[in-house]
Amino acid sequence: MSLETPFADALQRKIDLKTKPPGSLGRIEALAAQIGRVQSSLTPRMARCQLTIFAADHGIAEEGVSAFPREVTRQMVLNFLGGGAAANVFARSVGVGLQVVDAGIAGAPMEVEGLIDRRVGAGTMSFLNGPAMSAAQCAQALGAGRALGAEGDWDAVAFGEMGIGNTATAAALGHKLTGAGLEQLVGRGTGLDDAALNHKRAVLERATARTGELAPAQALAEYGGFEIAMMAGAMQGAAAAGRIVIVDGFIATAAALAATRLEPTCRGAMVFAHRSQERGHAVLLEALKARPLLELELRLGEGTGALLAWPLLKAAAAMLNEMASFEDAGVARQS
Ligand SMILES: O=C(O)c1ccc[n+]([C@@H]2O[C@H](COP(=O)([O-])O)[C@@H](O)[C@H]2O)c1
Ligand SMILES: Cc1cc2nc[nH]c2cc1C
Repeated sequence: MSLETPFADALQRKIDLKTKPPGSLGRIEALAAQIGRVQSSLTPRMARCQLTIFAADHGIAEEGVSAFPREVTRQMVLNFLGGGAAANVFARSVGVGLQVVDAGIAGAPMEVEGLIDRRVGAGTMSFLNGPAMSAAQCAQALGAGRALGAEGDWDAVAFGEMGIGNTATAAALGHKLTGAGLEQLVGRGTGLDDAALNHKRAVLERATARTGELAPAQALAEYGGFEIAMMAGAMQGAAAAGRIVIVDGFIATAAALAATRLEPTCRGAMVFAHRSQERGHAVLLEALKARPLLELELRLGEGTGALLAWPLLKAAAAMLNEMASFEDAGVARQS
């Protein structure tokens, strides 16, 4: 007897009746089944996708944990708005729209056309000696994200981020959420050398030692970032609205983990686009029992990996919708 629900069974039957040896489209078959389940449809639509990039700054960046200066967050936001970043180029090449959200960039509000203002503050506090944000700020970021995630009429939404220092944040958050050791989670981010990597690890050892075990919402407030919390909320909002959520790299996966720990049902909508080169991504993926689709040695963020996975989602839905069955095509089945 099948342990699947009747609907999941019907989806699987439809996939198995296509003109191919059963299982021969490998993970594209599982992807098609997931898309069908998320949309509760045997003929799901996978035509419209939008990327949202959440940008914010991190107090912990003051501790010398990134290879780049903090101003780069703001400068890259201007680059996104000007259309010149990798995310813009990939988005155009795969037919995906892109929007940029200020979740909490350091300094004064940017007041540039096209930037969506959901600022929770001018960057988080350093979490070395105290919490990154208050519980109220964390709830504000999650709530703003949930609303953004539920907007529009998308079949899938991709989420990316920009925030100098946020690999340190994601590592600390991942450590508190999974209990995995920092040595497995701390990586080179934008390109730290060995000495700087050791310093980053030492900073994070000190920062994470000041608290014990934390509930997910506490961990997010103590060690999170505004873009990470907002992205977690957006993942929850999009999942609740029946959309596929395409998760990008290390930082986006930390947000997905926080979202899932806070609201386990959102896990079913998530597609993990790629395994980043950042040390620690594999650990977070494992904690989510997630197998990413691609392995391209990316470590950029911005949603670049999520964009590259979008054509695979379209192909999976097209397989379900357009491929002939054995009966349609008059092809003999397995003897
Ligand atoms: O997505 C990833 O896996 C990823 C891995 C390493 C770095 N990044 C990007 O680089 C920035 C964070 O790096 P860092 O060294 O400043 O912590 C941030 O803007 C991320 O988008 C992103
Ligand atoms: C130039 C640059 C671009 C980025 N995009 C995402 N993170 C980034 C970090 C840097 C440093």
